[in-house]
Amino acid sequence: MYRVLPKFYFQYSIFTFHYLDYFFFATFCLFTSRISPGHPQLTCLEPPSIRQPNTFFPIFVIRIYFIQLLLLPSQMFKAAAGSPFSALDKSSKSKKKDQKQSTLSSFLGSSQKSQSQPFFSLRKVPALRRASSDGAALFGNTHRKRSHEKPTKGTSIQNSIEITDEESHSDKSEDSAIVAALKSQSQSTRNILLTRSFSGFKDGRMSKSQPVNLEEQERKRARLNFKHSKPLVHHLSFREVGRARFPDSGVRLSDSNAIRGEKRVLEHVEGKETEMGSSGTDSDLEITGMVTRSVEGKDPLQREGINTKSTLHKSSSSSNGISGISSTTHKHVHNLHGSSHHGHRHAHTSEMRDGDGHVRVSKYHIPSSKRRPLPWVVSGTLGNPRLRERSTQAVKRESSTGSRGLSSEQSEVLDAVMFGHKNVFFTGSAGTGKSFLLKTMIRRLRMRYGPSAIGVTASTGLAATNIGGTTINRFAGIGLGLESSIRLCNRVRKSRSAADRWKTTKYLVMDEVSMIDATMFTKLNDVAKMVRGIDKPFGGIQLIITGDFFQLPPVSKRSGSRRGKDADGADFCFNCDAWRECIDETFLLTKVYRQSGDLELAEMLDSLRLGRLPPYVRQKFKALERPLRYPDGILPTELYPTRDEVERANRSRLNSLSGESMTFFAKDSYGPEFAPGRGGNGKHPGYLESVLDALMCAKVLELKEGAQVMYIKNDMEDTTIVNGTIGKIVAFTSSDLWSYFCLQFKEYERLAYQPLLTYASRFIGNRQADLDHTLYEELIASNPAALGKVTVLPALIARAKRQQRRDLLPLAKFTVNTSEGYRLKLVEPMDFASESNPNLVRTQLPIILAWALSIHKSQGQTLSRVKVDLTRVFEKGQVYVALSRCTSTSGLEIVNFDERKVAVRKDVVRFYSKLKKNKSRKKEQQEKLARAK
Ligand SMILES: Nc1ncnc2c1ncn2[C@@H]1O[C@H](COP(=O)(O)OP(=O)(O)OP(=O)(O)O)[C@@H](O)[C@H]1O
Repeated sequence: MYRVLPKFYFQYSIFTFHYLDYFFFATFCLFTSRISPGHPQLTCLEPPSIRQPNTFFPIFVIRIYFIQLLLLPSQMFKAAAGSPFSALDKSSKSKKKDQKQSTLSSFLGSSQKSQSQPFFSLRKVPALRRASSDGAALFGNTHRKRSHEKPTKGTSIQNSIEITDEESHSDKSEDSAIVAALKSQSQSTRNILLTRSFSGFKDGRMSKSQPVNLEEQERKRARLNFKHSKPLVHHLSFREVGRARFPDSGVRLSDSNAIRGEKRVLEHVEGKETEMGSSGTDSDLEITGMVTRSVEGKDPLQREGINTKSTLHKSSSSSNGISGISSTTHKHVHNLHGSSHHGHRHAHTSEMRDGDGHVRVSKYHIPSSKRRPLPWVVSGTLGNPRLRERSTQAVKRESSTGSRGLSSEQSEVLDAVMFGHKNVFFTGSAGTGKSFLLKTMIRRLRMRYGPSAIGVTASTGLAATNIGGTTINRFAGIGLGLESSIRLCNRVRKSRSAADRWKTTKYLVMDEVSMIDATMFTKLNDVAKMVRGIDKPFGGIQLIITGDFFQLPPVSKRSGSRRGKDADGADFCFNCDAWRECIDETFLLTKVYRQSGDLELAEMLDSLRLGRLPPYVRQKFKALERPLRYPDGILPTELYPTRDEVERANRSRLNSLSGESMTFFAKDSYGPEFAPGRGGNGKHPGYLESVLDALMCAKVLELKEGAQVMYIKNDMEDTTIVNGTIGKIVAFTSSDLWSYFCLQFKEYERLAYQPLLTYASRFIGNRQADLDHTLYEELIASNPAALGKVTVLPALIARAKRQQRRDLLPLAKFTVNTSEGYRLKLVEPMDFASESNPNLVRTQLPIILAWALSIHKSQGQTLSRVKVDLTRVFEKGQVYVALSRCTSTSGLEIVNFDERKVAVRKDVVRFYSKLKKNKSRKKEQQEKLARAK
């Protein structure tokens, strides 16, 4: 009250004074019959031509009253602002301002602290949109005056920004950055503001012919009173990024599809984060800056300042004049706007150069209408914490493994693919990061050429999903590939999608190539040449092939086929002519990552791989035949050579669980070509069944609460739970009840309140079930958090009672890589199509029991606790694959280790010894060259 009353009193006096003023003035006019507008505000409203004394007086008085009424609020405000009591009013504001000033001072550096200039924050900044290539600040001309943005006094502001020292920003950090940017060039910004306000130049360009009277403008500026404020956030949507072209680096983004666009931009950023540093060109730095900045949609300094690690390495000079900001920011700003000494970095023109003038970014156009925030931010103060976390992890990893997160060996392969444009095959023992490197390459290639130019394939479905691809048979459109090359080619030509795939593919990735036989490889080469009509290896497609021939052999061998086997019984593709024709360079990776924490195990596995087991190594393996107990009660994954053993192990574990079991039967569907009488079923009894049985999903799936399961599908929308994610069944519930539960509880609350759902689910199809109070109390005791929202329980139970038992689905708690560590997911049926014939479909829950896995399914996985039963090993390479999944001996338990079952193929040994020799020869030559230099 003590603030408001004096203000009102003062305002009232002003009001009275004005009216007396006008009364005397009007009387004077009446008697003199001459009107001379005495109030400055009337100047523009009252043309001097109106000078008719007889009619003028009443009109004049009415007008004055009317105008006074209109102007009253702003006058009151002004009066209050100028009143001696306004200091009281502003006390809290000034506190804030002081606080802000101190923040800014620290932000701007100590040199700025002593200055007593007011600090400016930016209002109505949507008008500020871009910077010219020569660094002069330009302001957008599309900003329209809004009704609530009226100035109080006779200024005609059409398009303007305001700089004011008032407080009202919500995001202080952002504000600080903006202010700092403006501070560094406040003079020019002020000029622009004032020139725009009072000289009305066009297209937002500062009119150099207009003299700028700073003092006058400063005074007038103080009169402006914009209520509206917006922070300087330039959001660049994926569509806009899609238009950015980076010709010097070859990066071209052209996707305009909403969802895919976002994902791709994300990939670009990730890719750049890993690639930037080691290539060491400013071009990379430039592009990353652009993309990251675009994605983040945050103010420029923050966006660039928080940029990735390689920016840190490259930091050096500063030219933007902003002191106190890390050198990272400086360098980056400099690189983006080499010639600019201004802080605005939204490029409108078609050229932007780095500090050395190397990089040109063309057509970086940002239409204002499309500015909107992206839902995710890669780094910085805003944004998805998961991505931020990932980014931090990337930085950590980089510091230990090199600037791109890759070892020098891995980088060499990457360079051969990206810059050498060679068909490469890279190999190495298990855990040397072949798949890791492949994923990095895929990401970078997709970033450069778009997803459709990269064919991502593997020999098996599981290996393919591991790298986000498909099987080579499916990609090629050749089914099982049993026909001749010409027939297969005709088959491909008939399928438009398959033919298009072959034609649009620039790079073909093949993982786990050890399982592709020579015959298949030759056929693929022929089909590619014929379909593309180019007589070059694979019709000119660049090949990226990886795998380890010491691991599992081609499928043809396993299925008992006698086609094309060599004397040793295997049909490895490295033996065929097509291989020699296609592969330009072969790389051998030697650094093992998987067992990097247990070098002893890494050495043992090396001997095992080559089939050379000296007695001391044999003893070490024998010593691992002991039962392991884990204090946390989490059991190891069991690996068996055969499917029967896997099923048996899982069943016995399931039987040991108490509780009701639920059985889910798969639903199979066949295409019309398999209708009885049209071949298919009739010709091969049991053929369809056997094809579907080869799918990952089970025909009959029995589950219980507490069962350990593995998710076996990749969901495009949900990237936390992927193929291979392990979880536990916590309840059987209906999708209706689950949806209701999800409505009641937010994502982060669901884990804590899940017992309520489990409890309520007992009432599904069991209306007579009694409320078991002891069980309920146990539930609450075990999870006190549930007490808070226990009122939801009756509604859950009432809803559950309306559901049928046939609606029940498993609810699993999956172990995921987020801060919570777990995620609940209701597992719903999905379609599994056969690789050889997509019209053969089995619909089943995408989970399998996962206490035990077959060794074949485990290939490519990294596991921390493994129990391997080697009793029924039937294949060369199987022992090595099984034992090499584990990261350390402390988590490895072996059952029935038999050294006689450890065998390798001679041609594989020859192939690798040749590779090793070549590698050491190459190394010697490089060393000689280095010494000579
Ligand atoms: N450069 C790297 N930096 C950090 N970790 C890496 C790197 N390369 C590989 N790894 C890690 O090593 C482990 C094994 O990698 P990966 O699965 O790619 O090996 P692989 O050679 O494909 O194995 P396999 O032959 O058994 O399929 C993974 O956990 C992976 O994250």
